[in-house]
Amino acid sequence: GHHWGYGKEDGPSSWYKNYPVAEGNRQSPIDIVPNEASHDRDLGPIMTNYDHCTSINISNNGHSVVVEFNDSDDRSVIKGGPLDNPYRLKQFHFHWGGKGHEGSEHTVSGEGFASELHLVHWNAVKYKTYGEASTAPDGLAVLGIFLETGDDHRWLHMITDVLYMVKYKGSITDFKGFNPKCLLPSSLHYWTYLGSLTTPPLHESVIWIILKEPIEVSEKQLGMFRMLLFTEEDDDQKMRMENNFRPPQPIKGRRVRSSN
Ligand SMILES: CCN[C@H]1CN(CCOC)S(=O)(=O)c2sc(S(N)(=O)=O)cc21
Ligand SMILES: [Zn+2]
Repeated sequence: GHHWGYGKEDGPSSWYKNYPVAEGNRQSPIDIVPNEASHDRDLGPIMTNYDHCTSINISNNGHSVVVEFNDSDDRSVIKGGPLDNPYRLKQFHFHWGGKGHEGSEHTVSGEGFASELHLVHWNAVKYKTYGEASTAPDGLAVLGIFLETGDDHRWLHMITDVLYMVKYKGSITDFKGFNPKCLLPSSLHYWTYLGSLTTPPLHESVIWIILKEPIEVSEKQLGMFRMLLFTEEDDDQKMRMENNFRPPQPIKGRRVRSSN
């Protein structure tokens, strides 16, 4: 595919050249304005059952750090809320900023957070493969969780402690038995809207579910993400992986609904 990144030349403002859908009608992320969100009484709670989830590995794909799951059956799904079917957990990854400034993709009333966790799920009821789902209008459901700096997150250590193993683009290591339930905040109240992938290929295939309550992580833990590199081991340029976030995109008349 085409090379893209988060730099001056290859960053979000240039993605439209190779991915014209970047200027589409349901692009993500967006700025969420809570008092403009419509409260939908028939929008039920979301349910996640990650108990039998099976993480497989953790890797650096040159854009983020990704934990992949075995999605060969319905052992780890998200359902309810705006979803007509259960959606299978495929991977989760993060977006974050540079030292001391914002790094989330979605913003709330113009405010960003230090980081944003994306748990990516796909509609295996309607679509045979992940690839097929990733291009369908109701193919993916991404659960977004804001990370704000504060106390140490006791479970995020399981991830930050192994990041040194995936410092370089293209590195991958075993990462079994991690249950992402430990990364969820106490409240599952959410906003939801129809959007897209926030990276190329920017497919308009995502039902976004953004939790209102952030989780707290320490500055030290966030700093561990920033020791990752965008570049490969044999690359003499050591480009620190940070600010790997797309800024908010035009809402284009879309409705954001609120659980309550
Ligand atoms: C670096 C590439 N990122 C993407 C890779 N995939 C798309 C292609 O797959 C067939 S994906 O579906 O895993 C997702 S979800 C996602 S976000 N930030 O919107 O949650 C980005 C991507
Ligand atoms: Zn993401």
